[in-house]
Parts: sequence; structure tokens; C-alpha cells
Amino acid sequence: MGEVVERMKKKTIIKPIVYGNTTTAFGYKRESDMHTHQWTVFLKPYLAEDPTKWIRKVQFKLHESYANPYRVVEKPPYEITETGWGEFEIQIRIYFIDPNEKPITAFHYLRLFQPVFTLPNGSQMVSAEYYDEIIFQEPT
Ligand SMILES: O=C(Nc1ccc(C(=O)N2CC(c3nccs3)C2)s1)[C@@H]1CCCN1
Repeated sequence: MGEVVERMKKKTIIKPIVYGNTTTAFGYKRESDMHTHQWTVFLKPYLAEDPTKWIRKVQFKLHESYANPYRVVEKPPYEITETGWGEFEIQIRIYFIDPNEKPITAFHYLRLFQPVFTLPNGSQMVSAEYYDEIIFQEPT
């Protein structure tokens, strides 16, 4: 008698996310450390939902020249604000509440100089953000 294979039905759950950075230039080179910008790198759900229901923590890996380059954020907003002078790749690692779901990593190249947006009050800012979707296959 051939074995009966119990095929698990799967439900697909899609979680839209946005990640990227905003930045503002000091307008001068800081004497103490030559930094020229303040920037914030972030990860957020695209939809208005409570991310703590499925995100356990988010780790941002900065360039090795930063103190404690591995920055962990346990509660929203999942963001890190720092200062610097240049652009480099930041790894954004998302850890899930579900212990069966392995963490995933998004890569974001910090943008300080482009694209420039002029706000209604005339001030300018640079913002670079990307939309993505995390797909979960949940057994029903
Ligand atoms: O810029 C770039 N790499 C960068 C790595 C780190 C940067 C930075 O901004 N900072 C280090 C941090 C510190 N200052 C003092 C102590 S740690 C402020 S920039 C590359 C080079 C060509 C194109 N992009």
C-alpha cells in the first residue's frame, strides 16, 4: 500500500515594507570630525499596522568605521540616526516573532546627495526609499 502523503495546505501572507534613508546636510564641514550630514536609515511597514506582531527586532549594520556598527532596534520606529560624510551600504536584518521564520536581510546604499526634494517651505532634503514585500508561506 503506497504511503499516504499528507500535503500541507499553505497560505501566502504578504507583508509590504519600505526601507531607506532621509538626510539633511549641515551646510558646512564639522571641524571636530569632518562630518557634513545627519542621516536616518529606517525600515517600516508600508501599511498602517503594528509591526511588533511579526517583527521581533531589526538590526542595522553600519560601516565598520562607526562605533558599535551593529545597531539593534527592538521597538518601532525601526531607525538609526547618525552623522557622517559619505555614502556606504547598510545591511538591514529583520528578525521575526515566528521562530520558524529565518531572519532576512535587505541591503540599502545610504544616499546623502541625491535625489534632492524641495519641500513646500522651500527647504531641501534627500530621501531614498524602496518598497519591497516579505512573503510568508503559512501552513493552514
Ligand atoms: O563614503 C564612503 N564611505 C564611508 C564610510 C564611512 C563614512 C562616514 O561618513 N563616516 C565614518 C564615520 C566616522 N567618523 C568618525 C568616526 S567614525 C563617519 S563614509 C564611500 C567612499 C567612496 C564612496 N562612499
